[in-house]
Amino acid sequence: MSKPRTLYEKIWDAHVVERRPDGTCLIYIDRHLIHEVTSPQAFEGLRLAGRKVRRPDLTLAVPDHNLPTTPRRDAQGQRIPIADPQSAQQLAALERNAPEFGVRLIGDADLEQGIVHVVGPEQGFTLPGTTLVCGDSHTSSHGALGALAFGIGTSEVEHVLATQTLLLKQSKTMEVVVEGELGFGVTAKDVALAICGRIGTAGGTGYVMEYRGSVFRDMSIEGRLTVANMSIEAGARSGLFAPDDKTVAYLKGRPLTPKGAAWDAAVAYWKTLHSDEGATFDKSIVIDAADIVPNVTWGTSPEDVVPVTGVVPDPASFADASKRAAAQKSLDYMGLTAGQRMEDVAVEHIFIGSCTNSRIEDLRAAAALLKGKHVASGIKQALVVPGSGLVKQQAEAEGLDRIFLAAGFEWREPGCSACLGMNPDKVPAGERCASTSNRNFMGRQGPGSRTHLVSPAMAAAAAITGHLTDVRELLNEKRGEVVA
Ligand SMILES: CC(C)[C@H](C(=O)O)[C@@H](O)C(=O)O
Ligand code: SF4
Repeated sequence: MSKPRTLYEKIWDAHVVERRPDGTCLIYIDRHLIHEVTSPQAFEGLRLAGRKVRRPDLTLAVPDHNLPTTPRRDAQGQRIPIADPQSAQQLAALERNAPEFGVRLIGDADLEQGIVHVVGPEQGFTLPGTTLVCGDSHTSSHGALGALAFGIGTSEVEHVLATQTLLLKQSKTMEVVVEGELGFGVTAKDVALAICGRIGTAGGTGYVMEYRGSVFRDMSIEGRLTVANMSIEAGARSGLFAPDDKTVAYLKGRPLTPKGAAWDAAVAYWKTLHSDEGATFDKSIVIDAADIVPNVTWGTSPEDVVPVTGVVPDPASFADASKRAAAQKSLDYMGLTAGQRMEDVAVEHIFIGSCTNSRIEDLRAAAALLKGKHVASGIKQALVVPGSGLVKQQAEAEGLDRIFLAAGFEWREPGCSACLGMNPDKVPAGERCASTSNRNFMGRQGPGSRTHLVSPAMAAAAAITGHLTDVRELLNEKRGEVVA
């Protein structure tokens, strides 16, 4: 009998091209996603070296970060110019490089366009057991489908374009086990935030995580995408879910999945992709589902998590001196005081979107609360930005756009939007946003912006009340309305 292996070890072993004496391995890369921010220099490097893209058929280009989320074409179908010169340049570079190197480009006005991490799974480009890379830290998202997926830097993007391989050191393995059942009003995002809060942003450094236990088995693929997305916020290289029947059902019939006999063979292979009985992990984190509640962040790191029913922590309560200093700095930046109730924190902006939470289930969860309601008077801007044109189309077919618009939200074109200040969607300095994205760093949503990370339902709840709100109260009210 061969040694029991974890899922990570199985995928790793299947992709080793060469093992070097110092332990580094040359790894074959099955899939490469590229966007406009981290690819221009990589293509330029190829051009200067007179090299080609080795496997253009395994490479897919989609612009997402720099695009405005307002309409991109006028009534005549002409492009509406992008005001920011750098954004316009990066988009133009992608539009020039992709055809020149024979790479398929999903254009800025195509129905399939969206955030690269929403598009990959949706198109069936992301497949279980593959190695998938992108010049983007949230590439970990694709682990939801059982792909070993991670972000790479621009020089590595060039290396993968040229060779379809990467030199890597094997990571350590960590299992994150959540057993039990999630409570009323608790979502995948709350689980992801709970993990960040529990292990901290450095807790996963050097590890690839595997999400195990009943909560993750019961979780939808969309929920798994949210959790895998935030693996990187817990410091991990990547996060994996073993593919199961849900994964197969999710992928079946998608445009880029294998078809016919190749599909059957693929599914048979995917069934072998799980950690073996008796496989050991270098580290194990166990969380009881019953301990997870609707969460919010109070600070400027994704590990700064408290229950929405909690209070802003006192910096003095941190044992570590550097954490104490960081907490005080965060509170100053965030304009909060120790002991303040999170539910008393008023917000002026709501952002529902990003590769963490912009899929159809996310929009449904928010719309369910917003139906028949209106954003509070103190809300200056509320944005819903679907993760892709296909998500947008599906939402419109379900009438969700009308619910959002009637509630006072803006219904936008797909892209990264207010997740980060690389496009016109920004939160002004000193103003506060309840955001479904994954990073609350200083200046993340624009210089001086203040971000509170929440689930889509919690963002909707904050929109209705104008302050951070325990979504369970509104859900209970809704239950009452249904009964009455
Ligand atoms: C711009 C890009 C390189 C960056 C990343 O790597 O993640 C962005 O997507 C982010 O979320 O901060
Ligand atoms: S949505 Fe945000 S986190 Fe995701 S790729 Fe875009 S900028 Fe990065």
